[in-house]
Amino acid sequence: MKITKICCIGAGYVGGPTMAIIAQKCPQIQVTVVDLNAERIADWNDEDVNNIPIYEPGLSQVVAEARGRNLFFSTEVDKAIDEAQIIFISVNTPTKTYGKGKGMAADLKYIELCARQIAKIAKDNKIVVEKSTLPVRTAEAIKSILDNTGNGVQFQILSNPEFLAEGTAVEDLLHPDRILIGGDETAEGQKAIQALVDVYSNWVAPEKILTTNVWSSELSKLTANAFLAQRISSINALSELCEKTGANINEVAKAIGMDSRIGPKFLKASVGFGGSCFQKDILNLVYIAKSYGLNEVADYWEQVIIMNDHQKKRFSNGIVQTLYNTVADKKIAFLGWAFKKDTNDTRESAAIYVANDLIGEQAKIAVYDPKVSHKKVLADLDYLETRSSKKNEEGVQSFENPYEACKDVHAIAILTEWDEFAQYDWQKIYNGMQKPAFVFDGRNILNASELKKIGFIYQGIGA
Ligand SMILES: NC(=O)c1ccc[n+]([C@@H]2O[C@H](COP(=O)([O-])OP(=O)(O)OC[C@H]3O[C@@H](n4cnc5c(N)ncnc54)[C@H](O)[C@@H]3O)[C@@H](O)[C@H]2O)c1
Ligand SMILES: O=c1ccn([C@@H]2O[C@H](COP(=O)(O)OP(=O)(O)O[C@H]3O[C@H](CO)[C@@H](O)[C@H](O)[C@H]3O)[C@@H](O)[C@H]2O)c(=O)[nH]1
Repeated sequence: MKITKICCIGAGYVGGPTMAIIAQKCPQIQVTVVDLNAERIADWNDEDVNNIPIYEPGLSQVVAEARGRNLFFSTEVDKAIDEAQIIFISVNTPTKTYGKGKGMAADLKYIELCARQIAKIAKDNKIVVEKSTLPVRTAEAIKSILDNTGNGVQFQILSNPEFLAEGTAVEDLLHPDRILIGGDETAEGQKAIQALVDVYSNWVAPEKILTTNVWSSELSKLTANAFLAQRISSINALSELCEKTGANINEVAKAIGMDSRIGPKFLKASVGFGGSCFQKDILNLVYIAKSYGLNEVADYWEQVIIMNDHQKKRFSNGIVQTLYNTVADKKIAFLGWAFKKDTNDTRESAAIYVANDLIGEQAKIAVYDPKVSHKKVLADLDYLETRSSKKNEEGVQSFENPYEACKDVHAIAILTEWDEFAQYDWQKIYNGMQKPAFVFDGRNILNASELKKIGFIYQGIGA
C-alpha cells in the first residue's frame, strides 16, 4: 500500500515532534496534525517558528523546513481523518481523577472520543495507530468501537508506542533505539504493519524496527517506563543511605554503572523524577496488575512511586531542617521549574511539590527557569489545590534573571539540571545573599568544593 496521507490526532509533546520528523523525512507524504485546542494549533502555525508551543532543541528548524510543504497543523479534525490512510492517535492519557481507578488507572476518555470520531467519519479502510501510551488490551476496545459504530469499512489497529524523552525529542526521533510496531497476526494485520514499517524505513534502519503482536507492544511501553523509573528510585534509595554512611552516591553510581550488565545510564540521583509519563504509566501498570488480582506484582512496582514521593519530601524537609527548623518568611530561590532540562514541560515536576511544601511552611519562593513562565508556575501550584490562588501568588514570584532571583535569599535550591546553572558567577550570587548562604543541589550539578571555598553551605543529594 502506498501511503500518501497521514493524520495525527493530538498536537502535543508527542504528536507535534513525531509528525514533524515524519514530514521532514518523508516529503512524499502529506502529514496533518489536528487538535481540538485552537490556541495550540495557532501556536504551531505562528509565523515566527520560535513561538511554537513546545520547546525542544532543534524542533523549530525541523518545523520551519516542513511546515506548509507537507506538514500542516489544523483544527479540522474530520477533514484530516477523512483524507488519511493512516491515523495516529496521540492524545493525552492522564491518570484518572474520578470514579473507578481514580488516582491509578489511565483515563481513556480522549482515546474513546477519537475512536468514535474516526468511526463516524471514515468512508474507506484505515489503519489506526495507537501512538499514545495505553493499558495493555486497549486495542481491543478501540476495535470494538470502530467495528460497531463505523460505516462498515475495515480498520486495522496497530500499536506503535513512542519512546522519545523530552529535551532530546528530535535526536531520539531521528536516531531511535528501536521502533516498535504491534499488529494483528492476520494477513491484513501484517499488511498494515508493513505499511507503517515502510514509513519509518525512510530513515530508520531495518534492524531497528521491531514488530510484535499488539499486546506485547502495548505492554512493552509501560514496562520500559517502569524499568527506567525503577533505576532512578533505586539510586535515590541508595542516596539516602549514602548520606548516613559517608559513601558518595556519584561514586557508587559510577562504580556500579561500569558493570556492563548494569550500565551507566539513568543512575543520576536527584530530587525525584517528574514528567508526564513515569508516575502515570507505573500507576497504570499497578492498576492493571491489581485488576488481574496480582497483588505482589502491583506492590512491587508501586514501591517505585513511593520511593519517589519520599525523595521529594526528603528534599523539602532537609531544607527546613537545615535552615534551623523554620523557613517562615525566609526567601528561597528555585533555579529550575521544568521537570528536566531542555524542555518547557513542567508536568509532575519535583519543583512543584517542593515549592508546595515550603510555601506550606510560609517560605517565599523566587523562581528562575529559562523556559517556564510565571503563569505556568502559578497554574502548577493551583492544580494541587493545597491553598487559594491568592495564597500561592503571595508565596511565589518569578524572575527573568537568575541573579535577581537569588538576591537577598537565605537559600538556593537547584530543581532542574539546566546547563547554565553551573556556569553562573557563584561569587556574585554569594555576595548578594543572606548569610549563612545555603545551596541545596537537587541535581548534583554544581561544583561543591568551589562553592564551599566561596563560603556556601552546600548540600547535594547522596553525599
Ligand atoms: N510527553 C512525552 O514525552 C511522551 C512520550 C511518549 C509517549 N507519550 C504518550 O503520548 C500521549 C500524548 O502525550 P503528550 O505529552 O503529547 O500529551 P499532550 O497533552 O501534550 O497532547 C495531547 C493533545 O491531544 C489533544 N486532544 C485530546 N483529545 C483530543 C481529541 N478528541 N481530538 C483532538 N485532539 C485532542 C489535546 O488538546 C492535546 O493538545 C500520552 O499517552 C503519553 O503518555 C508521551
Ligand atoms: O538518571 C536520571 C534520569 C532521569 N531523571 C529524571 O527522570 C525524569 C524523566 O526523565 P526522562 O526519562 O529523561 O524524560 P521523559 O520525557 O519523562 O521520558 C520518559 O518518558 C517518556 C514518556 O513515556 C518515554 O517515552 C521516555 O522513553 C522516558 O525516558 C526527569 O525528571 C529526570 O530529571 C533522574 O532523576 N535521574
